[in-house]
Amino acid sequence: MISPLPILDVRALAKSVESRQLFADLSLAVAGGELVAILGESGVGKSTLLNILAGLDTGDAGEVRVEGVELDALDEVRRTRLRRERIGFVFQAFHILPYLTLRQNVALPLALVSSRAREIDARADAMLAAVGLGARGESYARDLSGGELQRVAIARALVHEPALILADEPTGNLDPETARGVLRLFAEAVRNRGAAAVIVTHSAATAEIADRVLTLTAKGLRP
Ligand SMILES: Nc1ncnc2c1ncn2[C@@H]1O[C@H](COP(=O)(O)OP(=O)(O)OP(=O)(O)O)[C@@H](O)[C@H]1O
Repeated sequence: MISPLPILDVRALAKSVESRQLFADLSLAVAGGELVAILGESGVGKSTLLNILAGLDTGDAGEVRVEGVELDALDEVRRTRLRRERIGFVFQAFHILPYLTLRQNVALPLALVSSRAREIDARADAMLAAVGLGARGESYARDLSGGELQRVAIARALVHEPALILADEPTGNLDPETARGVLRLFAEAVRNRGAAAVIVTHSAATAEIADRVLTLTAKGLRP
């Protein structure tokens, strides 16, 4: 089910870092029900692009709309709220908070908008189970491997059923079998719930489940 209105709409986006232009005039529309994989050489600007799509960084020109709302037109409070409620982000460096249990980490997006503790914990536990970490809710980040941390980050990014999923190499630390399980979760969110997803990846398995595969080069996004 692909809806006609894009959840993510990027127009004429430009970005330079330290006087090097990463991209200029980059456009991308991703509809609900669509999963887009972005490939590209190291250093080409994929993570920078994802950060701009999430409103964590800003472009030099152009606009990014999420569900019709232009990120640059929002003040920081509203942009943060939109990010928390409508976007699920899997960072390359996970950003699992060390002083919270894994359950509390996964529950965070829900806890920020609801006070129903029991319901929140149950959903966090279900999400941990979905990434194969159902028994680890009471553990802390220091007790986990890189691949396990990556799965906690994925659980946290999906728990609040975001409209837009942005993921930076979400299967980079996973064995092929675990990677397939994780990719199924992204695919389910997109196909069953109508979310839109942009996944930066080097993995052929991720590209295989994508509706579109685009490559970022200095000239922009190309099929
Ligand atoms: N805050 C910053 N200040 C200066 N340079 C930066 C900054 N952020 C990113 N860069 C540079 O911008 C370029 C793009 O970085 P980015 O992390 O977006 O690339 P990438 O395509 O995601 O790379 P990789 O596949 O290795 O993760 C790199 O050359 C990086 O060094």
